[in-house]
Amino acid sequence: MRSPKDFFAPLAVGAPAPLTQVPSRPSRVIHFFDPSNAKMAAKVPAMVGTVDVLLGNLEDAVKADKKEAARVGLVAIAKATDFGDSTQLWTRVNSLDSPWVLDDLTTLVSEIGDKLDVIMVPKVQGPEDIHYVDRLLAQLEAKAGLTRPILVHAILETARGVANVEAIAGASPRMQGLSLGPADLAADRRMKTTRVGGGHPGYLVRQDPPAGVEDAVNAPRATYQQDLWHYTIARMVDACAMHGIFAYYGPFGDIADVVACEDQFRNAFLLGCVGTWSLHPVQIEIAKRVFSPSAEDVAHARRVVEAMGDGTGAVMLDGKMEDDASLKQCQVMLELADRLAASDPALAELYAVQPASSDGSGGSGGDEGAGAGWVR
Ligand SMILES: CC(=O)SCCNC(=O)CCNC(=O)[C@H](O)C(C)(C)COP(=O)(O)OP(=O)(O)OC[C@H]1O[C@@H](n2cnc3c(N)ncnc32)[C@H](O)[C@@H]1OP(=O)(O)O
Ligand SMILES: CC(=O)C(=O)O
Ligand SMILES: [Mg+2]
Repeated sequence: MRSPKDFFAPLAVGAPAPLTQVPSRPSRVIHFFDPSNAKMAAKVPAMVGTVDVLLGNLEDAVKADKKEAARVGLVAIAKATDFGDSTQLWTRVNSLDSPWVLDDLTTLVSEIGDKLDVIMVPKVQGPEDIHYVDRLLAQLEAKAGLTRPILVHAILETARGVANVEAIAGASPRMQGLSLGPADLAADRRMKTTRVGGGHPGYLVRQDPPAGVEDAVNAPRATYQQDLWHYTIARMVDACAMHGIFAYYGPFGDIADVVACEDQFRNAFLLGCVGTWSLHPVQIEIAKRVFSPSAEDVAHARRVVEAMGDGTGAVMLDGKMEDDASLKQCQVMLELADRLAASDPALAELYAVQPASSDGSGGSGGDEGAGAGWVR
């Protein structure tokens, strides 16, 4: 067992010091691209500034005979692209038992480690997987002379990973967040679905039989589709909140069903996730919209804060009781709105917040904690 005192010491001589807090930069949408797909890769530079995260995917969905081309392609894109302040560069490396992951990590850290913000590790089973990556990254960072640690994001896509979710979330100060991996998780759990995320019409509850009707069991009754992912997302959100890291929905594979996609994303947002993945350009605006508080929610939260005065006691607003606890929820909403508005002028306008600095350049750039530099 590591002593808490050792937790924030570098794991290799010369490696950068671990962060004591995960940067809270906007990450509503993590947009996946395949760096071995020339047509897709060519679109990446123009997407800078339109998504919070561009993720060069090296794992599933990249053909086995394109794994090296994907790695080389990602290095080339990273070197040639200026990602600015509003878009991060992430990657998803191959799984830790694959023949590619060692070369993925050594190549990416040594070639583009200064540009990579987060490495997503798939199929994480327990804290031991994070410990392995943690030490290896420290060695590679030291060798590459990096001054800032690369963070780690784990995908929950095995039953064992879900069972160990709290230990994974707390395994290293490098841990940035967790995503749901519904496709592999469904297979590992032997769920009888064949989809990538989303609901299933067979997973439902049915209204009770009507009273006083002949053959009531077979009478027409409403059915309500249930959320297959509620349990896992809720566990993931609690584990992340407990360890000060961030939770994300993951992929929604039915690209054409933009309505159900939005519903699934919103469920995750309401439960505490900060973002999701987009697999196709059509999902980008959905994710950005859903994971940004609405103007109405922000306006309501401000009214509650104002009505609550010093923040204690109870008041009535629109027929509802508000107290210290509902105030805290409103503060969560407002902190998120401030943070997003600081790097998104359209949201700043929507929420009608003003930059605090006189030259109009205020805002934190999203990296220095909630609401820095902004006034309501
Ligand atoms: C379970 C998991 O692991 S999920 C994560 C792994 N999966 C992925 O990363 C999938 C990423 N996405 C994709 O591979 C593709 O979007 C697909 C296969 C789903 C659909 O691709 P297509 O059939 O080409 O979609 P479509 O024809 O609608 O594309 C429209 C345009 O958007 C482009 N495009 C599609 N997806 C992307 C993307 N992720 N990023 C950038 N551009 C894209 C296409 O190149 C096409 O460009 P064009 O208009 O110049 O021809
Ligand atoms: C996200 C992912 O990798 C999965 O659903 O399997
Ligand atoms: Mg997977």
